[in-house]
Amino acid sequence: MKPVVYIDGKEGTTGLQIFERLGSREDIELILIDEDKRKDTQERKKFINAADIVFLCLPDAAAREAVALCENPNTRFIDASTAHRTHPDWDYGFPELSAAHRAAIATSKRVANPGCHASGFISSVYPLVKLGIVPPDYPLTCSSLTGYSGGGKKLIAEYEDVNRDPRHESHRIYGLTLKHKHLPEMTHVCGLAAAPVFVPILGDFYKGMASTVMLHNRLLPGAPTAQDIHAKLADYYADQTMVNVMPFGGEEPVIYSDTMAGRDSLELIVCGHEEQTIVTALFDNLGKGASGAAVQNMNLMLGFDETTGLTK
Ligand SMILES: NC(=O)C1=CN([C@@H]2O[C@H](COP(=O)(O)OP(=O)(O)OC[C@H]3O[C@@H](n4cnc5c(N)ncnc54)[C@H](OP(=O)(O)O)[C@@H]3O)[C@@H](O)[C@H]2O)C=CC1
Ligand SMILES: CC(=O)N[C@@H](CCC(=O)OP(=O)(O)O)C(=O)O
Repeated sequence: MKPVVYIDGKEGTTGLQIFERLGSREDIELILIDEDKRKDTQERKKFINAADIVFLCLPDAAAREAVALCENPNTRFIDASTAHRTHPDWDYGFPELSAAHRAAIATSKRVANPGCHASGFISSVYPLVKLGIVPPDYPLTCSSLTGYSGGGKKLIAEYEDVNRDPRHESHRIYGLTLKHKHLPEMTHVCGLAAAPVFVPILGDFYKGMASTVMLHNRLLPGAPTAQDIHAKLADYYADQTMVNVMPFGGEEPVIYSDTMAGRDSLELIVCGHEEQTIVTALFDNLGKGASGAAVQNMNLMLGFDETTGLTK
């Protein structure tokens, strides 16, 4: 029997991208709710309880509600929302972080899919902390450029409106309260003593993300050079397929934030010299930042090849 899969929130940005990746697969049975009942709680409850895997592509409150509707002990969730990312009963869905993360996801009934900006930050910082290169109390800073699809249907409509504010042509800094909703998972997953100073920046392009972490090498134990840090990260991710460390300094003297649009893998680019290092995670906010990562987690949970249906 094929595993039964349901996407709750299929008409949203993340849901549609998951559907795109699963629609033609013959190794699963995708069950589809009637369009006019997609927000009907009783109907959603039936679908949730009939599925082996449920993707939640919903606002946080609706994601919590969906989990509460589940009475089937065999139903397994992959939640794309922020609702459960630091919840102790949920496993964080970033398999490349460690063998323990991958093993936990494979058998988990509750997987929290990482936030997009958080994926960029954590892909750099988790291994650096684990390897002892960055102490947990180091004062980290990060800027993160994103395409507007990261804000879902509402932000897409705002950016694609013919009568939009003409200032949307320029990049805009947001998260000015310094309380961005991804900070708890960045801090928790990396085991940091304090949240990083985090500056998200929204650009006038549909999808793509470049999250840059900045380091003063002399403040790190043993004062490693940027090349040393590159070598450690390259070694850490050497066996991974969907996270790749690029040659030192990257392939060009500049980094375009939409380079990975349409792909499900993530590239890390390390630049710098003796004094300073930057590590940039380059990926698609809808790929490794959301739907691609969610499908990778599903593959792992069902025992399929992790990259089935994904674009490297
Ligand atoms: N966009 C991105 O890059 C990323 C998004 N996420 C997260 O994924 C989740 C979904 O985001 P995104 O796809 O961008 O958001 P969208 O707004 O594009 O989609 C959300 C979908 O959920 C539907 N919905 C809302 N309430 C309910 C309900 N009670 N029952 C059923 N369906 C409901 C909406 O319906 P309607 O169409 O009528 O509005 C919409 O189709 C969010 O939690 C978001 O934070 C995570 C990582 C990245
Ligand atoms: C451009 C934009 O607004 N992006 C969203 C993050 C999108 C994302 O990762 O969503 P969740 O954490 O909700 O899953 C933001 O910065 O709040």
